[in-house]
Parts: sequence; structure tokens; C-alpha cells
Amino acid sequence: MASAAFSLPSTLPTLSSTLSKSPKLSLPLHSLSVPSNSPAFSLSFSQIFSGVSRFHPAQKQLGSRALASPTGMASDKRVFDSGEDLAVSLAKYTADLSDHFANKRGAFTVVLSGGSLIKCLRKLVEPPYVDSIDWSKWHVFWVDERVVPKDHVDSNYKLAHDGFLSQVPILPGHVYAINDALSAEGAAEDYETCLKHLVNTKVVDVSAASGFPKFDLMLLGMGPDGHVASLFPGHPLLNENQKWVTFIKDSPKPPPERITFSFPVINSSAYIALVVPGASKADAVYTALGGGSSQNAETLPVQRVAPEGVLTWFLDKDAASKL
Ligand SMILES: O=C(O)[C@H](O)[C@@H](O)[C@H](O)[C@H](O)COP(=O)(O)O
Repeated sequence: MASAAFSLPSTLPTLSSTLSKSPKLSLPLHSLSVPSNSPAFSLSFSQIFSGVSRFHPAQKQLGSRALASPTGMASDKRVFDSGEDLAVSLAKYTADLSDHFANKRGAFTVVLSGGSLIKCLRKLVEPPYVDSIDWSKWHVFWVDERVVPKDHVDSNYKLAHDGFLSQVPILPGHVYAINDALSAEGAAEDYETCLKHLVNTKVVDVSAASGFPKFDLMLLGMGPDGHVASLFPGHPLLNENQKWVTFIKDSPKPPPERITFSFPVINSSAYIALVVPGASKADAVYTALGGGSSQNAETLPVQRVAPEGVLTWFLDKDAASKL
């Protein structure tokens, strides 16, 4: 993808500034609220999507099978023989969910990670999706963010802006970046406060089961150590069960200061895609999906990903090489 020359606007939107300008959605409230027992949520992944038959013909899918999650909810694993095939499938999956939630609730709340995920979304900025998706319904969040200025090379906002958001017509007021003028603690509190406002105004759904925000689609990457978001192996933040958004100042992956959604928020999602390419992830993938952990081994953070809704793994053949 040729990346257009990009200069960051002098005034970058923050979650707080966005909210102060963003009007409430004008749709009736009932059309925005999707109860957890609605038909859409009781359908299995294969009922909503027709699986392999809906894959792009050019896509070489090596395998897809249903897995049992710790919650008993079926999850799905897709393995592709190239990053290109993975990107094609991920674009179709995301576009289908965008249509689904835009029709059902008049909004589509999407949560991004940093890292290689953004490159994996590259097909969304190309035809047919760049033209067919109703981008005006998208509301974009980050599952974690590094506490750096938004024009810093380590910023997940900048990564997503440069590689994705600047190339599609998502409304600037629907992009919820952190307030980078605050400390890690302050930015986490600010993000949580603003999420509460978005739940109250029905932009973000809420889980009837957990009371935590229920995002429509969470797109997660995974590190070689099995971390997701900024929830790292052995860290006390793994057990955070009150806060929606918390902070870390000793991240083993640089930079050290970050904010992150907690597991209860991650696991209240309607859909989670775990997008995991690369050989460096093969051991953690095997531990999570292949029964690779011994009795004494510590549970990897990724093994705690068990959404209320549907979990789908998008793996390339290198990440799946030990399965
Ligand atoms: O900001 C971050 O660091 C992330 O959100 C992090 O959780 C990332 O998703 C994984 O580390 C995978 O990153 P890669 O896909 O680049 O390996």
C-alpha cells in the first residue's frame, strides 16, 4: 500500500475533546441497544457467516475449525498460508461485522491494538471495502496505548492514523484517542470516564451479564510471550476486575508507560479477532490452542481471552507451525 504523505494535524483529537464536540447519535435509543439475548447474539459464528464458502476464491485457507473456549463458547481458528490471504479474510470478516452492527444498532464500535495488526487491516483501505463500508457508523478505540505524544513514533494512534484511519472516511469525532497531555494514571482515568459517557449515550453497548462496556469488535494482537493489550505475563494487572481502563509503568515491552483495557472489558466484547502472524508467536499459539502448557506452567494472558461473544483466531502458517 502506498502510504500517502501524512502530516499530523496541529490539533489532534483526544477522547475528551472529541466527546465535547460529538453530538449524541440521532437514532432512537432502542435501535442502538442490542440486548445480549437478541437473535444476533445467540447465533453462532457459522450461522452469521457461512464460513469457508464466503471466503474470497483467491484465498488459500489452510484450515478452520471450531474450538472450545473456557466459557464453553465456540471459537474459530483460521490458518492462512500467507499474510496476504490473512489480510483478505480479516477485511471481509470486519466488513461483514460492520454491516451487521451498522444495521442493528446504527453504530459499529471497533477497538484496535498496536503492532502488526494495522498492517493486517490493509485490505480495508482498498476496493471494494473502502467504498462499500459505511465508515460514518464506525467508532474507533484502542485496547491499549503508549503514553507518548500522538505524533511520536511509538504512538498506537499515529500507527493507526498513518496506516489506516487517514485513508478511510471515518468521522474525526468518532476516533477516540487518549489525552496525551496527562500522566499514565490520568490518561487511564480520563479514557474510562469518557467510555462511561459513551455507554450512557448508547454509542458503546453494555454487557447485561458483566456491566462492563461491550464493544462490537475487538481486534487484538498477541506478543511472543502471550501478552495481549498491555496485559503481560505475571503482572498484577492481569487480575484487575474493577477498572475498565488501567495503566502500567513497567511494561516489559517498550515504551514502559501505557494504558490498557482490563480483561473484564476485553471479555465483554461481542466479537474478538486475535490476529497473530509470524513464527515468533508459534510457541504461545501452541500453548493457547494446542494444549502446549504443562501443569506447572503459568497461564498466558492470551489464554484469559474468553469473550461473551465469539473469538476468532487469524493465524498465518508460521504462527500455526507447532499446532
Ligand atoms: O501497543 C502494543 O504494544 C500492543 O497493542 C500489543 O498488545 C501488540 O498488539 C502485541 O505486542 C503484538 O504486537 P505485534 O503484532 O507487533 O507482534
